[in-house]
Amino acid sequence: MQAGKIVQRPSGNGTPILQPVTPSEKPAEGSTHGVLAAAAAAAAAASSASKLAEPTPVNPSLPSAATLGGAATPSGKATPSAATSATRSKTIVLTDAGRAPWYNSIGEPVSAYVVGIAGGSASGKTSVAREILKKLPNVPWVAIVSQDAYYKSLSPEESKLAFQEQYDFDHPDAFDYDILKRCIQDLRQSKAVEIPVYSFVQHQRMSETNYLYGPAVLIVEGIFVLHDPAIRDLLDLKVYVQADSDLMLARRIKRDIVERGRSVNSVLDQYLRFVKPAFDTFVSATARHADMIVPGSHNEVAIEVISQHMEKQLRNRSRKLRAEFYKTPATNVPAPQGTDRHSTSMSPYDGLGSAYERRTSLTHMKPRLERNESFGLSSSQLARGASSTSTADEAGLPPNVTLLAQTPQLQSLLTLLHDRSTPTSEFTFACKRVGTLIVELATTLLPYREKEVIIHGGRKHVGHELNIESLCSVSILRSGAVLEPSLRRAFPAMSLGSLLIQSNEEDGEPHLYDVALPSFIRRRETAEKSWVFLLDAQIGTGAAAFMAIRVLLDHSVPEDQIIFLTLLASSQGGIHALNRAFPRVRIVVAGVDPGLQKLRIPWQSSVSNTASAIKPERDESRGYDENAAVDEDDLSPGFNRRDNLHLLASPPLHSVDGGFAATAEPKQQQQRHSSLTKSPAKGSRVVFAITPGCGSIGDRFWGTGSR
Ligand SMILES: Nc1ncnc2c1ncn2[C@@H]1O[C@H](COP(=O)(O)OP(=O)(O)O)[C@@H](O)[C@H]1O
Ligand SMILES: O=c1ccn([C@@H]2O[C@H](COP(=O)(O)O)[C@@H](O)[C@H]2O)c(=O)[nH]1
Repeated sequence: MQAGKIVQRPSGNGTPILQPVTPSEKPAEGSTHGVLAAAAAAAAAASSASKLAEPTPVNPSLPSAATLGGAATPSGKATPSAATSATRSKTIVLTDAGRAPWYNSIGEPVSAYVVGIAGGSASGKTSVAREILKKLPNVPWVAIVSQDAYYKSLSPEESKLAFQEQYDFDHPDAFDYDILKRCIQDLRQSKAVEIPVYSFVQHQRMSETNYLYGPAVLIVEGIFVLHDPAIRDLLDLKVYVQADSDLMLARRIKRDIVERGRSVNSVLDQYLRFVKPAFDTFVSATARHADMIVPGSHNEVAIEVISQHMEKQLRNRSRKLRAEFYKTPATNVPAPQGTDRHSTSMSPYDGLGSAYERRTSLTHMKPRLERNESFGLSSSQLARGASSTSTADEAGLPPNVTLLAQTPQLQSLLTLLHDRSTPTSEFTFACKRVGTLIVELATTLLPYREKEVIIHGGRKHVGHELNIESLCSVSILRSGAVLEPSLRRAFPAMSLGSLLIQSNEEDGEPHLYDVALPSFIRRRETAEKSWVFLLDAQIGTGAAAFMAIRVLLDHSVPEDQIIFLTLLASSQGGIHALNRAFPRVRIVVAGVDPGLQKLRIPWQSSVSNTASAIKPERDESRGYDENAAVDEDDLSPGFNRRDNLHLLASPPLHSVDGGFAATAEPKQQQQRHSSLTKSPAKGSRVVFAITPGCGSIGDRFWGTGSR
């Protein structure tokens, strides 16, 4: 991306004007004039430092600055207030709305938008970053990462020098560009990362780190963000903040005394010895790499221009995947590429490859198998019962899907689920029984190893045991949680995670609102060795499943260690798109229904009366189905979403360094929310439903909705 080079300067009457600059033009060098006056003012400020409140976050939806970062033991020279704030991380995450799909229809991530903001110390980089963030009302997940977190670790000798203000923190070599580069690369590719926490009081990286996942926009700020060519290459937009040296010094004295536990003398010593020379030699020289030069004060117009540009870029990257999955006919699904169908002896792909190829070629020529009217299965499949091994193939499902043997016992339970007159208690009971069958089958897909035990009589016996380091479940909230009781019976101590994914009212696209994963999934080294049971009640268009799988892959859970457990799938739906994108994810499903229907429902209707208010939308390729019931995922209440969040999981939508905290929705966020939810077709919204389907399984399970 090439943004026009723009510099903002005050015009004669003080009004900022925008004018182009040539790449070679350097920002005006700041003078040291006024330094002493500033120092005097700072000394006065220092005396009242303890009375100063924490800086107010620019965006009221941001966490208070004091809540950011980890606490570290302050050094002796810090005042109590300075000590606390000096350890604060400048890493900020804003998550007040759902994240739209950040990947394409074959599951590959689309790059996050990365902005680099460089400039002298106290020029206003962080403030500019926060102002940009504030101006992006339609960009839900934005993170600011400070380069300070990537100072090199100091040896004991260097640390001693640092405490005597004899260590040069302003030389380009003071930073570890490699780990900063890896972090930006990972966040660009939507991977979860751990951000180091730096203490300006201890002049040291702390042992704790901050988990960060999912920003659609990443702002990296720091004095040398534009210094390293490899880092510059990762930036979509390069900004340099320019301020006069005396202004920077005055701000720095004030800030370092209040926030970084410093005295006036120590700030001045360091400034004259290192900060100013390094600024003049190295930092200011990086301005030539910037796409935009922004003044360090009175910069509202420049910030407006940057945020508008970013919004445009982000609009160009947005995806409409649910409609795409819905349109993809099942028979057009190519055989999955790169699927190692014989990778392990326990692989569910074993023996399925040829059957799949047979099906995909046959379905082009032949009409579908005669189906049981309700469940999309042939009478021969029903009769074959427990001996059936290839029902998934015959039911029109791809090879990574294992369909439970369609025994009369299972059929009777599925009939209870399909029957809209089934009372809640029986529905819940049947769900749990089917869930148990699904969990037991899914468990056979895990790897086992031989285990020798001594049996009665003292003889040795070789049996089996699970051969995995860690296993957890992740429910797609809220309907995925209907499978948790069944899972608990088999694995009472299992860690349960969740992903809150809701359909957007306007276009039915899934949006990610909350990520609550077990700690061993949040850490890459352990995630790589973990297995995950991903739970959802149904797979219709597959859009929510798609998003959830992408989240796990972004956390480095290997694709073939994800097993998706679900009660019902549409054989026409996104199950094929899922297979195409993620052929190694195994899907275990109890029942399969033939249809998938696009519907329009009144968008102000509550969950409890939505199903009865459904009107099928005319769809050229598939026609009407008056009996269509709404897929649980898609029934996620639009207008009532926030009410339901309170019922369900975290009533979020506020993340502090990866930890999610419940907050009341600030006014500004409400405005954001309403700007996000304006519907083109006022009064109704589009949903996709499995037909004939079981209705809203979550609502029926918990007795909160209609049948
Ligand atoms: N436009 C501005 N107007 C007034 N004060 C500002 C402005 N930008 C920054 N400041 C103040 O200057 C100090 C340093 O700003 P900061 O954004 O932290 O600088 P940097 O990140 O470049 O070190 C802070 O105390 C901040 O409140
Ligand atoms: O331990 C440390 C590390 C850094 N510094 C000074 O911080 C600034 C960079 O941070 P900004 O937020 O961009 O101002 C740099 O000039 C270092 O001199 C420090 O004092 N102690």
